[in-house]
Amino acid sequence: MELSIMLTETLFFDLVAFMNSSYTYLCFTEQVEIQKLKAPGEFLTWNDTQKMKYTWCVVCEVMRLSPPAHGGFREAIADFSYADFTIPKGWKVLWSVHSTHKNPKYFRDPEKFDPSRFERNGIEPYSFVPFGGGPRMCPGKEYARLAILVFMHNVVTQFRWEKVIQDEKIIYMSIPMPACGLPITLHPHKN
Ligand code: HEM
Repeated sequence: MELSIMLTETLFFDLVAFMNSSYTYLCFTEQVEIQKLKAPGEFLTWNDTQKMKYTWCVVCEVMRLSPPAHGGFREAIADFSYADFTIPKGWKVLWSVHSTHKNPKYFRDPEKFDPSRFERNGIEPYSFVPFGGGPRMCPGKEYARLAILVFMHNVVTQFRWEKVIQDEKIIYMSIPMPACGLPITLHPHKN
């Protein structure tokens, strides 16, 4: 459970680190429309999170470029061939999220941060796998989605932020983390 919380936290960090002012603005306008329909202090509902379509595209693009989990191991249950290699039954195989997400066959111009690629319905099955795939896919996916969208709603509707260290490095402590803990300055929006 601790690892799953760390994965979700690392995504919070990455979102704040990746988003520039234009993506933040588009998320802000989407979230403000949702907020306008709520009474002051009223909690978000499941239906509200379903309306956060652009914000979810931004989250997906962050997870594509900086997947919180790197992949995992599988055991081959039968001999198979892949890219001219023969993998015998019983071998342990590591599947990698990074190499799948950066494959230009599935994501044109893969290094470019472009949330709009998730607005189209062209994402091939098993090419976007931050939560894995198949029968062992992450069971916390929907919970993580909810936590991230609620976080995004509250942050973007209340604050604008600036990174204190502009070119802070991302280090890998098995999961990606900002090297200095991502210090930011928060500026509350003026109403
Ligand atoms: C952004 C947050 C998260 C990411 C990116 C993530 C990613 C992953 C990935 C890649 C796997 C391996 C899937 C596979 O092998 O096909 C996994 C498994 C798992 N995750 Fe998550 N996860 C996240 C949050 C959570 C949360 C919040 C929970 C629990 C509340 C959770 C619980 C689990 C469990 C129990 C497994 C093992 C499933 C199995 O082996 O059958 N995860 N997760």
